[in-house]
Amino acid sequence: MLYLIGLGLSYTTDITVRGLEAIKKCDRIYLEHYTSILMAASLEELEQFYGKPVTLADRELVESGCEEILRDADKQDVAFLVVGDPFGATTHTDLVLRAKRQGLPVEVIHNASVMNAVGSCGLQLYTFGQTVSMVFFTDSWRPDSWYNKIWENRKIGLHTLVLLDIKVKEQSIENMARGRLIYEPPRYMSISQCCEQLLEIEETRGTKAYTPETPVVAISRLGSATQEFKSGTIEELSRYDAGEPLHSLVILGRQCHELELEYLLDFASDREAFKQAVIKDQEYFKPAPWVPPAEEDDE
Ligand SMILES: C[S@@+](CC[C@H](N)C(=O)[O-])C[C@H]1O[C@@H](n2cnc3c(N)ncnc32)[C@H](O)[C@@H]1O
Repeated sequence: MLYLIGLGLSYTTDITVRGLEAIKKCDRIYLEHYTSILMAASLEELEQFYGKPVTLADRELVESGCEEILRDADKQDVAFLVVGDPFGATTHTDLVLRAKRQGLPVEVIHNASVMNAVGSCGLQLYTFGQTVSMVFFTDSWRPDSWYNKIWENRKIGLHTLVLLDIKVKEQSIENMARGRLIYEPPRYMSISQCCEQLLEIEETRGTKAYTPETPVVAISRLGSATQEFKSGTIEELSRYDAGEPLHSLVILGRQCHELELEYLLDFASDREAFKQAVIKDQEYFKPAPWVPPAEEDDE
């Protein structure tokens, strides 16, 4: 059996009882190690908690070498551990499809994900639109396909969850060119960098999917002991130091209910200024008021 097991957001003990029971009977255990990190636990602590060795699975192993993960999963039990929920990242459906095509039995054991725990910032999960990913810009690569998705969400009043890039086990261009297996230290995008990239692309596009005054909420280390929220405008949060990773950002949509606003005000440095920014932003993309059709004149 191939088990895909969600580890939850932060602690070793965030795993579900069913997930832990499955791990206990597994012959091999892999920990997916490139889409997220378990903030409050090291690999050694996990191994100690499970009483079993755990192999770190980087992108290369999961995407190109997944046959190793799937090996003998018809005769043995193999666990593939994912921080958050196994389907909280787009990548793991591929592993399940491959296993199914090979006739291997698969069981998924879910857990909390950033995709639902984000609700603890006070915004209703029901009024979120498409989630987008913000990648690190380089001198020659500044992808902005997320911009249209934010625009689409905001046009119909929905909030946008922005997930921020993580670079683990990346090679520099020089080391790659020289075939040297030397890896750069891990990098995690910060709230301020994400806001700077948002502002840069809005300035280039100029089509006002959002503005520097658009209200946003920074979400840091969700589910950990140091979890933090900060509400402000994009411009303000481009100067905000959110501390240790992991970070995510929510861009507000027009459909911000008064209870949502009340919750967010507690996270603002200047409550009144944030309230005014939300009120002003609600005018963006506001549909024209409904006008009743003119009555037909029977005579
Ligand atoms: C590709 S997603 C993987 C999501 C994970 N599988 C899950 O279900 O939660 C990784 C990104 O989600 C966001 N993220 C994940 N966990 C987070 C947390 N605890 N606090 C804030 N952001 C988080 C960060 O932006 C991170 O770079």
